[in-house]
Amino acid sequence: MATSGGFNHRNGVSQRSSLKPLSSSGVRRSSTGSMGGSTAAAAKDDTGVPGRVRVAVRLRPRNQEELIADADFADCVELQSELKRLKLRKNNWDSDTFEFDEVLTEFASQKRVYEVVAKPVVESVLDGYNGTVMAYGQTGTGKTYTLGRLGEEDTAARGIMVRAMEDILADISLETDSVSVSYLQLYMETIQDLLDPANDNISIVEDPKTGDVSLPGATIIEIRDHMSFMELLRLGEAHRFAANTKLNTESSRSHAILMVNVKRHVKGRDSTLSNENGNNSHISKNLKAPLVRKGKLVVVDLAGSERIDKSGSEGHTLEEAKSINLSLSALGKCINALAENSAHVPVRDSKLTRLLRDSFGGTARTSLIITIGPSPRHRGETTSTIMFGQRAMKVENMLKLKEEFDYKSLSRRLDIQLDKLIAEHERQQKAFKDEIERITIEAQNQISETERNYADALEKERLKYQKDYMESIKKLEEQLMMNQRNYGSDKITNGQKDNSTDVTSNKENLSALEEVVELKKMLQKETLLRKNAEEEINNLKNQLSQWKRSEALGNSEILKLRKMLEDETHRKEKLEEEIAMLQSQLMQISFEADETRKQLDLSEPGKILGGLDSLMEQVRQSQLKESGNEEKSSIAQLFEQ
Ligand SMILES: Nc1ncnc2c1ncn2[C@@H]1O[C@H](COP(=O)(O)OP(=O)(O)OP(=O)(O)O)[C@@H](O)[C@H]1O
Repeated sequence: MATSGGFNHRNGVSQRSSLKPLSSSGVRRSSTGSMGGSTAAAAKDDTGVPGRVRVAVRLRPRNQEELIADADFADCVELQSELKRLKLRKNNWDSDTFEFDEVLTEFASQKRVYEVVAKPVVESVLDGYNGTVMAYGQTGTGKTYTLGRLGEEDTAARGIMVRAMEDILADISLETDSVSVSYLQLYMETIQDLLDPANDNISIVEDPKTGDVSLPGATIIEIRDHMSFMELLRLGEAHRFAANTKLNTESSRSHAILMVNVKRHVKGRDSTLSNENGNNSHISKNLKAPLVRKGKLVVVDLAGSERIDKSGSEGHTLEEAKSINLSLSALGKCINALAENSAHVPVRDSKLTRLLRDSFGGTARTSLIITIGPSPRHRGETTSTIMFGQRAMKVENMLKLKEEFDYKSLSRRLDIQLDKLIAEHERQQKAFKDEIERITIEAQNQISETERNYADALEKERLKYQKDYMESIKKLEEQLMMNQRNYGSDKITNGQKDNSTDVTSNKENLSALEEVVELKKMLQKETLLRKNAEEEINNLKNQLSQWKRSEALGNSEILKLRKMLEDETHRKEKLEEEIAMLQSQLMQISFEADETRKQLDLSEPGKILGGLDSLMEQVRQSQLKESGNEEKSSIAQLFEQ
């Protein structure tokens, strides 16, 4: 229900919309047989579209008890469904006639009831509007039957809740959209979580500017398939409190409220800013927030609307009945005030009216189904139900598209991109360091291997020449000794021997001389070999110094690369600072956008959205240009290295 501020648009005559189709998937499905309302399409302008509360009446067939007890009496109502009229019999010859948006006889199937009462609302929710489907009527007239039947044994018996979720799940894309559900009951002015009964004091939070009502304390379950939704409904039903009354042993004494939030991503409405290289992983890829539509479907199964005296309530049940009556009469008062365009709508009189503030006189598309029984014994309740429905038909809502930029998701996306970039940068940095280390180790290994080889070869050569030299010296010494010995003995025996022995001696001397010559030759050869070895050593020395030079060169190269790496790290830090600044600016703009939107919500919203968009765009463009160029050149340089 709208506060006085919310009434400004209500007075306009309900009109068929000249509205554009809003479904992201194209033109909205037709809603054949719907209760005469415009299809879910609505104008994008922020003032909203008039949308009167649609009211259908459904007659329950006679039950066993009525078949017997009322056997001799005619039904208290007569339905003319083609004319959408209901005749309420005053007596045998007189009746009052009422018109409704839809008149559903006792033979109307659950499918038809869903299609005319709820389907248009569900379609609006899928298009980004709030929607309400509510059942009002005396206990036992079929409210829960209409809304909450699970139809497990007979699918034709499925109620509005099950069918609505089937349509929602069939229409959304699980990749981009989401559906979440809360299930609550309002019992004696206390809101209890039907998905977590221990949570039984949930408070209502109202946004005074937008009129949005939320229950932050309630359990919210994300729905991804129909089975999980059925589980959830079963669980909720099991927890729903039911107290017996004299009228009906299975009477629901609480109001059950199912809230379905549908968040849809609007395709093609978030432009991307790619850099010139078309590098998709780049930070500047997506700086425009995605556009989302957030429709909320509220299905309300009210407690029975019978009078206290008739329900025969006593003690605690009397208190309970009073409390139910309080919320229902508060609802009735609000609807009266809205129907009469009253300046004051007593929304705050009960929790029920606070919860339904957006459904009557607010921004939601609302469909009310009033359920009645045929028995003439309950004519009073049936009359008051019909009057409630008639007044509700006069309530005019102003449907508003719940469309907004999803700055949270933009921020999440930027965070992910930033994380990816940082990880990529770190990976590259590590690969670079590893490569430098590998080259350094390889060079060091080569140097030490060459040094080892050189030292081995040197040692081998040294040992070989030392050995050869020692052997040659030894030979020479032996030869010299032998010669000296021969020469001495020659001198001693010289006098004793005759001239003939002189010849022999001369011969021996000759061979000794030859040997000396031979030895000299050997010495020369050895000297030559030694010279060669020294040359070899010199060669190896040269090679070693060359290796050392190239090692020094390599080291200076590594130093240069390290310096460049440091520069890159420095640039990366600068970039991260800029991105953080960019994010904070975005958040600031988001905040200001929200503020501005809220402040100017009722004035010139079309202009504001455009203004905000272009402001965002300017800030992004200028930020991106600077950071994008610098970043690109640094990344390119990094890849080059
Ligand atoms: N259209 C219908 N066709 C056949 N049976 C129906 C129909 N509507 C209601 N019933 C039956 O009437 C009984 C009462 O219905 P239901 O519990 O839905 O009433 P209710 O209005 O929700 O009552 P309460 O206010 O106590 O919750 C149930 O047994 C249900 O199966």
